[in-house]
Amino acid sequence: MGLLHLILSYLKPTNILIAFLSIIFLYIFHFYYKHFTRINPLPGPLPIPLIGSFEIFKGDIDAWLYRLNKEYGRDGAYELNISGNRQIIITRAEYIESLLSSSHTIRTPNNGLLDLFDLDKKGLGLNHDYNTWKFNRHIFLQAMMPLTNSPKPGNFVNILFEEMSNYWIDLKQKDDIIIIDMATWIRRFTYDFVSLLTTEKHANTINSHYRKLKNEVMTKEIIDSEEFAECINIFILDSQFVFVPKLIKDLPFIKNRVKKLLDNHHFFYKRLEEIVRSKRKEIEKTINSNHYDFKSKQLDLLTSLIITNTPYDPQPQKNVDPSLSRPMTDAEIRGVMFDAYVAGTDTTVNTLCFVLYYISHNPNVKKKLLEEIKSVFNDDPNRQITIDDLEKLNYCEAIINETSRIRPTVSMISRYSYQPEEVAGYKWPKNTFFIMYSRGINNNPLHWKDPEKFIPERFYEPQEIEKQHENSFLMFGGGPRICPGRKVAMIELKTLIALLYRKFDVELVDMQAPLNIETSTITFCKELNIKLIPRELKN
Ligand code: HEM
Repeated sequence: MGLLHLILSYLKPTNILIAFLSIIFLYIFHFYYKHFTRINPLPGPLPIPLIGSFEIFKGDIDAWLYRLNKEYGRDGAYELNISGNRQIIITRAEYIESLLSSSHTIRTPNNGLLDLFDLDKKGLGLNHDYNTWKFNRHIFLQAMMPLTNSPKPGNFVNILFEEMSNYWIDLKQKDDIIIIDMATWIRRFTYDFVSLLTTEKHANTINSHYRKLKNEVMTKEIIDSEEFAECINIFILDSQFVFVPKLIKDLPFIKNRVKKLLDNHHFFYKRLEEIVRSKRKEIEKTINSNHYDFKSKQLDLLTSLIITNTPYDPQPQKNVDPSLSRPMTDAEIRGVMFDAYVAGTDTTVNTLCFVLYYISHNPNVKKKLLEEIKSVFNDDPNRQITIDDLEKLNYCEAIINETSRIRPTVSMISRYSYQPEEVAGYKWPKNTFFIMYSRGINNNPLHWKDPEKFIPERFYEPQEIEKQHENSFLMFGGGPRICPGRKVAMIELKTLIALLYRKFDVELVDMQAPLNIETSTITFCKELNIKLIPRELKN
C-alpha cells in the first residue's frame, strides 16, 4: 500500500507526459537504429515508424511503386517499409528465379489482421499455412481441371454475352450508338460467369444492372445477387486493410475502414456458407434418388469440391499422399469459393478494360485483330465461339499478353521466405518478405525493347517470343502458387474479345482520358466509357 501510494503521489500529469514522450522517443530511436543497421541495405524511401509510409492509405499503391521503381529500381531491387514490415522489391527477371521455385510456397507472413478475417489458414490466396494451403490447392486443382478442359467455360461466355449485348442494343441512343461504362457491365458479367462456373446458377447481376438503368422493378432474388456482387467489390477495393498491423487497427482513421471491411466479410462468408449448404443438400437429394451420374456429367466446381474424395468422386485419385485424400469440410470449401469469387472476377474485368483501352489507342493493332476475327468467323459471324476457334485467335491472345505486360492488373506478387537464401545477389535471413514487382519486370528495358510501346507482336512472332527472358512476363505469377484459374481466364477473355469486336465497333468515348484506375492489392479499373456501334448498322 505504502509503495503504491508513493508511486501515485509521483504520477503528476507532467511526469506521465515525460514518461509517454520517453517511450515514444525510445521506440523511434530503436526503429531507426534497426533501420540504419539493417542487413543488406537497399535504396528506398526513409520509413516512418509504425506506419512505414502513408502512401499505402492514399489510393493508387501501384503508381507509387512505379515512381519508386524509376527512382530506386535501377539495380533490380529496392526496399520499402509498409506498416512496419520491411519489403524487398525485385524488378529484374533473373532475380526472381529462386522465388518461383518449389521451395517458395508462402505468399505472406502471418501478420496484420488475417486471422481476424479468418483468412490465415483458409482458402488459397492469403493462406500462409503450408499444410492447409497444400490440401486446398490439391482439391481445387482436381475440381478445376475437368472444367477447364471442357467446353463449359466458353459456352457460359457465349450465353452471357448474348444476354448482355441484347440489353446494350435495347439501350441504344440516338444514331444507333450505345454508350456504356464497360467496367461496370463486365464486373457483372464476370460475377455471373463465376457463379455459373462454380454453381451452375445464374446470378442475374447483368440483368439487375440493366433493370437499374431502365428503372425497372427488382425482385428480392436480384437485389440479393446485387448485394453479394457488391461485397466482392468492397473486399477487393479495401483489401489492403487486411494487412494493417494489429497495433494500429484502432487508430481513428483506420478503425472505421477495418470495421466496414469486417462487416462486409462476415456477410460475404455467410452467403458463401448458404451456397455451399444448399449445393450439398441438392447433391444429397440426387444421391438419395439413386439417379446420380457424376461420371458422365461435366460438373460445376462446387459439386466437384463437395464430392472429391467421397465414394461418389467420379475420378478417384490413386497413390495420393494420405493427407490429401479426405473430403473437404464446408468451412474449407467456403475458403476456396471465396478465392474463386475474389481472384476470379476483378482480375478478368480489369484486364479486359485495359485491353479495350490499348486496342483503341492502337488502330493498327485493332485492324489486325479484326482481320483475324474475320478470317476465323468468315463462315458465320453469328455462331457460337468454340474451343477450336480460340486456338486460332493467336493475335487476340498476343494482345491480352501485351496489355498485361504493360499494365498488369496484379502488379505485386509476394513471397515470404522461411529459410535463409540468396536473392538479387544478397544473402537474406529467414522471414524476409519479397515482392516480385511484375509491372517493373514487365517494363524493364533490360528485358524489353521500347517497353512503353504497345507491340503485341512480341507475343505473336516466334522469333520475338524466343528472345524473351523466361521470367520477364508475370501475368499469372509462377511456381507452386501460379494462378490456378489462368486457363479459364484466357478462355473467358479471348471469347469475350472476339464476341465483342465481331458484333460491335468499339471506341473509347474520350480518347484523351487516361485510364481511371486505383490499386489496392490489384489494379482496379473504376470506369471505362465505351461507344459501341452494332456492326450491321455500320456503313
Ligand atoms: C486475367 C485474369 C487473372 C489474372 C491476371 C490472375 C493473376 C493471378 C496472379 C498473378 C496470381 C498470383 C500467382 C503467384 O503468386 O505466383 C493469382 C493467384 C490466384 N488466382 Fe488468378 N488471375 C486471373 C484469373 C483467375 C481466375 C479466373 C481464377 C479462378 C476462377 C483465379 C484464381 C486464383 C487463385 C485461387 C489464386 C491463388 C493461388 C494460390 O495461392 O495457390 N484467377 N492469379
